[in-house]
Amino acid sequence: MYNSIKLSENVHWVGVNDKETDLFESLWPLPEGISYNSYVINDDKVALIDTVKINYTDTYLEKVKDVIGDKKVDYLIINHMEPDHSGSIKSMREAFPEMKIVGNAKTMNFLEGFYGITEGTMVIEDGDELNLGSRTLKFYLTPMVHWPETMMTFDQKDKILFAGDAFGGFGSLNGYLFDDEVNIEYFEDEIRRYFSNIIGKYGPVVHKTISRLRKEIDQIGMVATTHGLVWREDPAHIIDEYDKWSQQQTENGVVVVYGSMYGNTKIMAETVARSLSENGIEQIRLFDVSRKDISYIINDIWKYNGIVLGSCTYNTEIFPPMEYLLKSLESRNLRNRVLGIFGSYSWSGGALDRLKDFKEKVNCNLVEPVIESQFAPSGDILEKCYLLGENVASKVKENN
Ligand SMILES: Cc1cc2nc3c(=O)[nH]c(=O)nc-3n(C[C@H](O)[C@H](O)[C@H](O)COP(=O)(O)O)c2cc1C
Repeated sequence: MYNSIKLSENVHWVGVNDKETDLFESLWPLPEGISYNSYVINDDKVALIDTVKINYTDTYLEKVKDVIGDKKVDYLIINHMEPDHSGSIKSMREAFPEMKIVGNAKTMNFLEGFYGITEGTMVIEDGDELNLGSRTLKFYLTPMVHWPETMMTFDQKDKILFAGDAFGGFGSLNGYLFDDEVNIEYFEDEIRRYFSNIIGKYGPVVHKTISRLRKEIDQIGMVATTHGLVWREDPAHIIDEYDKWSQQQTENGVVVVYGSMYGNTKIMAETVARSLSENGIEQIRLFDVSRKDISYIINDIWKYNGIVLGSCTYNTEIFPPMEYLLKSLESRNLRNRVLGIFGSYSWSGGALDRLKDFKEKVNCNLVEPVIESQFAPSGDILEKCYLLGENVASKVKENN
């Protein structure tokens, strides 16, 4: 007996929970695990939506069989080819040799490249439909949310949007599946951490896709993603949240991040943070860039409208962990933030130049003073740090 969960009379969740993988994409920590969601539509014809990571194929196949009994799978619909969802395709093909693998032209390229499969496929185009008996599925091609082949499948009978990675989040499913079974606030951070790190770079495409879905689909009754909760009580909530994040709409608050080896730059950052607090900022996040995983820093940067970055110089350049953060923010096209910067050095300098270069690459509003400290920060330098906190606070409060 394997626990599949019903979304409706004939639609079942047959996903799996992964509490073993430490780093998603070998990059992002998974302290709460992650789920790989797949769904079976058990109509006259049987359709699977996506599969699961290869490590879980056996459990997955048993779950599918448990739902469909002696029936065969007629269609495997591939919304996304990333291996955490496509990893079991080959095994499913072996178990159900007649099964048609359904995807768009780009999907087929990935299917051949990753798994050598070229036969038994069905290529669909944007807007195409597939009848399963009592229901018809409609396909929406959504390229670059967040891979070239990504698409979504809408069940027009039960009004379920199978959205691929869109609207997903980190965190495994601990007995619950639906948004109405949990306290959503608990999940928000892990969902935004997933969005900002995995999907955030493609924000404009996500926004365009959501606008299109809102225009073309009268009623989305449920959002069924490939990671995390299924949204049946309030599907609009996750769509609104994703839309907000995709446009980098933020709340009042400031994320202060410093890179420091011996504490001098840290004192500057703490002075800025104290000033922010004394000047009425209630949401302050202060991070040591060497010690806090970058995915959490990016998550908070996606939440708040202020950001202050300070770094020491290391071998004539900016401190390496800070460089990783700057590159990550540049590649996500960070914009619309109030920005403060400061650097420290002892002989050649280097950190502040890179922070100035960062300012040129992102569309943010630089707040004075820009501060550079040599050796240990003097009283004069710390006064400037306090002033920076004051000025950032007033701009942040102006913003919303
Ligand atoms: C390994 C190492 C390399 C450094 N490289 C440079 C450098 O190339 N140019 C420079 O001006 N200062 C350099 N510094 C000095 C630091 O940037 C400077 O002392 C800074 O104030 C240290 O800040 P912290 O106490 O926050 O770590 C280096 C320091 C260390 C320990």
